[in-house]
Amino acid sequence: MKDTGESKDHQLTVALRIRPLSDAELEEGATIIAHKVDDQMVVLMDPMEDPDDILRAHRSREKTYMFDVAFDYSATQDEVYRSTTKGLIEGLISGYNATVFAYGPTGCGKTYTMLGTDREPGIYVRTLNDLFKAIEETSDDMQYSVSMSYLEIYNEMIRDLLNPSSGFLDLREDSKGEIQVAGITEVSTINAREIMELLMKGNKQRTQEPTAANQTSSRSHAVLQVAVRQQSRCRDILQEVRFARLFMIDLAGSERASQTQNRGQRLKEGAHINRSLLALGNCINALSEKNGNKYVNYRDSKLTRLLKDSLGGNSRTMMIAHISPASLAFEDSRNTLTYADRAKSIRTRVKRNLLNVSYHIAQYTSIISDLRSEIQRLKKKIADQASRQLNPDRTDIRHVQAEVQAHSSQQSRAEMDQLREQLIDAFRQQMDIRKRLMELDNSNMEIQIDTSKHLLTIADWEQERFRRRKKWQGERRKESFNKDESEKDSDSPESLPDSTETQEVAIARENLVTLMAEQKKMRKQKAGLEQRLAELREKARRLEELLPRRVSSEEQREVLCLLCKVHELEIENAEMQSSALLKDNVIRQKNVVVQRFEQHRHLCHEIIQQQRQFIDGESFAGIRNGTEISARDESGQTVAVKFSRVMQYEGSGSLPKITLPSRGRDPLQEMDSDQESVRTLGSDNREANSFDTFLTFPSLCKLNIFPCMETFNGQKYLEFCECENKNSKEHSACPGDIKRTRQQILRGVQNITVKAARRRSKVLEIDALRLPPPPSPLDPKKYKSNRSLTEVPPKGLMLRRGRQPSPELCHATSDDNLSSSTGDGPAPNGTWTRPRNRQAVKNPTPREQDFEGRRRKRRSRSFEVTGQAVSFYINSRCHFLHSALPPHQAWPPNQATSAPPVCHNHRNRGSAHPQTLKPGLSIDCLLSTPESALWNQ
Ligand SMILES: Nc1ncnc2c1ncn2[C@@H]1O[C@H](COP(=O)(O)OP(=O)(O)OP(=O)(O)O)[C@@H](O)[C@H]1O
Repeated sequence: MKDTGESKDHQLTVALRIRPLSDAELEEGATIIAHKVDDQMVVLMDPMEDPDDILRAHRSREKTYMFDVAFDYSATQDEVYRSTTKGLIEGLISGYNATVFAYGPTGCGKTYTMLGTDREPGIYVRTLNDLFKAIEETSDDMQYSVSMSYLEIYNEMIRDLLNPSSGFLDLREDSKGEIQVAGITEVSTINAREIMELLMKGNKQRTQEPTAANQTSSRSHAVLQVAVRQQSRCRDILQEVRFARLFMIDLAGSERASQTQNRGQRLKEGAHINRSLLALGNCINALSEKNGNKYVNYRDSKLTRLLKDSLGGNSRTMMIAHISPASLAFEDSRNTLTYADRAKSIRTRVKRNLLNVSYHIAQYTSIISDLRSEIQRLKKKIADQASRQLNPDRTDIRHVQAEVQAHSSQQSRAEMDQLREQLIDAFRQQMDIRKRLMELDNSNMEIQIDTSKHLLTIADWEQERFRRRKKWQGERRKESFNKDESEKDSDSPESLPDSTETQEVAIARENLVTLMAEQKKMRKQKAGLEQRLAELREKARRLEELLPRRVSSEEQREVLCLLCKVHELEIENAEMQSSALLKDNVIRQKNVVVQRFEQHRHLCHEIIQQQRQFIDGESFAGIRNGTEISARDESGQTVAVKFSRVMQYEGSGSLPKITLPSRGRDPLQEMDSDQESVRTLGSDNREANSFDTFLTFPSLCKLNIFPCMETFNGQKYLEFCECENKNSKEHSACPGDIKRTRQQILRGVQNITVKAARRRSKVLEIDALRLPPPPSPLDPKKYKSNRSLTEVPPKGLMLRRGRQPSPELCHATSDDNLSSSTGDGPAPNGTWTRPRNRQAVKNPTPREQDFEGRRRKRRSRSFEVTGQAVSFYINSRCHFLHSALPPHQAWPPNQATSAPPVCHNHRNRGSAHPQTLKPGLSIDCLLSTPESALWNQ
């Protein structure tokens, strides 16, 4: 359904009617001062004017006024009607709204003009008569429905004059923005006499009281509303529907309290009347402004709300101003003429109310059935005429019977049609409201999404501010810790970090306020629509109950069922659309969440990148990503530790957390579940002579060896120490204090050396008992039984750790022997030599001298510790140490202990021999501190 009416400007037409002098005025000796000069001009003379008074010669208040039409006492009701209202009827039928209102002081003839008397009916009746005549003339082609309502506005309350018992009614704005009176009685009749009777009856209900100015003064504004709806009888797929409203208003008298001598209730009425007329006057003033920009406040009174369209909207409007010719009413007449004159410049924009209705399937069925019955009727008529010609006597009776039958069926059908129309109308309105509700819901959801976006922006900002403040507080705390008391006192506290909101946050806050207001407004609208929907549902339900009782034929019943079915389907469709919209909105909301996560992910990525850059760059000289560490555990097993993590040193003495998750796993989790990462290749790869264990960082922690950072001469070093705290998580989280770490390192090294000495003593003891010949590498059995200390000892051997050391061992673990203990190791050929104790060996043999020389040489190039000590092979270029190094690339035990330290550079992963450690990256740089401390001891 769409509106196809074109709009054009229309100027408010103003007529002036001067009534005859009343008997009362004559009695009071009033003279006539208002004269009609011609059909448009009126002159109002100044009653105070005296031609002999020279002093007042130039102060005359006499004035002429021009109107569209002017009437005096001689004008008949018919003349007034023809010149003012008759022209509006044609427009009304074409679909233009129209308004006629009578304005003027009390007792000047407004009711006389509008309602008239039985003998001299006024505009109401004449208009309706002509309207019905026009309808009748075109009823062959057009189908009309006319409804009428009559109300009064008394003391700012609306009363139904056709049904006064219904109480006070409310004004409401419908979906098209038109003002409607909720619950008003609408009478559908096209009989002028009936209407006149109704009006007379209604007028008797109108509040009338005698005043000093008028014995039958109307104390209220009476509004007669006629709604005309028409459509072509020839039903088509596309149907043109015209509708128009005609308002005929008899206003209450504009009066001055002094003139009417009102008291009490009358005075109160007068105040209300004046209030609404004042509001009307204000609207007229605003609308008549030349630039037309002035705000028009229609909401000041019910009258102006009702006349909103008539004054400034879509209506052809006629104002009939009334004055008394009496000299006594000069002031009132002058005011009325001034208002009327001003109203002339009001322009309205009239628009034809046309609707193109495209029918849906249920209505097609109805059209077809109508056409079929029309064809049947015409066929029958032809057949009747033919038979009448053959048998004139009998046909007359049949003809009369048929006529009666046709008439009655036509009548019932018309009634049915009307009810059906009402039902369709109710359905259509319901759907309109549903759609609007859907739109409201959708807009509401959009507002919610926007609101959550703005809230997130604000929350981000709050978080950032909180973070900054925390950081600031931390720095302050650190500073105050470092400073002594005197400095503290002298220093003035630094100001808080800038917490001024960004423009984005300010905009977000502003937007939030707007969105809240919008939401509130929507809620209000929604409540109104829901109420209207409930009313319409009730109306439709009543019609649905009523219609089946009126239905006479099966065909009509079927059409009715189809109609209801179509409506149900339409509702289902609307619901589906609504749920689709809902889902759409949910997806949009989730998209916002995904975006947030995406942003978070990017942020994490950036942090990781920064940390990587920091580590790969100049952050510390010693250890880098992919560093390999070879160590022997307390059982004497050599372990190669590789760092697939990089630890960032922030200089605060605390070891940083490992932030880069490997293969999506949390580093701490990895620490816990590092059973996989600790692979003792000794058991799996014995054939390949590899007894090294490759450990990840967590595995190293499990061995109670922890990396600590230390700075010497501006260089950062990584140190490894044994830690008393066996909880690797705790250790990695807070080993911070450098001094403590350093002590731990020293203690760890002492332990290492002591344990190494013990172990060595044990081995020497065993060696002394049975000095086996050097095993041939070709003899695997012998070779296996003479493994170096780096090989995995049998389980039973591990138990020895708990034994008390032998006297020899005690001697071996004495401080004097600490240094020598670190020098012992297997010969390059993989065999273990007899222990060399500097004190015990007085005259070394050449072989022993050779061994001692090698031992010292080796000690200067590498660091080797048994037990829990660690031997490091570091290549700062290594990026990643694979935990499952192939056996042929693993360090053979003999090489690990005798050859210079090597590192597994993964750039050379394919090479058969590991790279020799470059001098600049020697292990000394990492262990120089504990080792030198050891040597100093
Ligand atoms: N043009 C006229 N010709 C003859 N009599 C008239 C004319 N105009 C008004 N009268 C008479 O004047 C009297 C007052 O008229 P009316 O009641 O119509 O005034 P009103 O403006 O409606 O007053 P109120 O505002 O108090 O209702 C009535 O008796 C009416 O018959």
